[in-house]
Amino acid sequence: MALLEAEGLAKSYGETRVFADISLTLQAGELVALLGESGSGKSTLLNCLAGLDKPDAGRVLLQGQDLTLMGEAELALLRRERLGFVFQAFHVLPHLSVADNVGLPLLLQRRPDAARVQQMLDAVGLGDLGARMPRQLSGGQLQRVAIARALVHRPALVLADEPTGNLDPRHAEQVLQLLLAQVREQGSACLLVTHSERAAAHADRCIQLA
Ligand SMILES: Nc1ncnc2c1ncn2[C@@H]1O[C@H](COP(=O)(O)OP(=O)(O)OP(=O)(O)O)[C@@H](O)[C@H]1O
Repeated sequence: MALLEAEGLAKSYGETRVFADISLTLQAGELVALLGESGSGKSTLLNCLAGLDKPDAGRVLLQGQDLTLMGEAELALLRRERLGFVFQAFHVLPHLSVADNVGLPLLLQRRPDAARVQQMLDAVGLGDLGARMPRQLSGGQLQRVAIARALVHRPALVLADEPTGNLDPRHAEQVLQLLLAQVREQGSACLLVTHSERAAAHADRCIQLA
């Protein structure tokens, strides 16, 4: 069984069609790059795959379960346990420390794990900054907080919207290696939206959204 299987996805906003008849499959252990011009619908597709947005047609199977048939409560639980999402705008919570932001997915599952949080902070090069508040971080550091948070609970599926967009080459490489390690070692799958050829070169495959 594929880890993620999307079939015949279509989405419009009013009269404007964003995409129609999109199908894609991600196998466990795979990192796939999603490419496409600005406005081609990459973020919209990610939101549909995450169950954050409902497609107008088609279905999304995560480990065999159809997200498009689920109610909000069921979707929230599924996202909490099996999904890691790196948003373009980070969505780091301003009133929580860096470490508490990273640990949030574990806390929501009632399995807090300070050692795992520290391991993720170290992995993204923020090992000494756990006690800081988000406003005391740079944009690139915030992006790495978002990445650590998306991976801390070892999700089956990682959806990452331009996760290296604000990073210098060294930190971009660090983040890509982290995503690859997650995917390879834990048998998860990652769909990575990127404009960077460098990032796409790390992927097993590329999908182009026309
Ligand atoms: N809530 C919305 N209401 C109306 N139109 C929307 C909405 N969200 C997105 N769109 C439109 O859908 C299209 C696809 O947007 P989307 O954000 O998915 O593109 P993208 O490929 O991720 O772009 P970028 O690379 O710039 O982030 C755009 O034309 C956008 O204006």
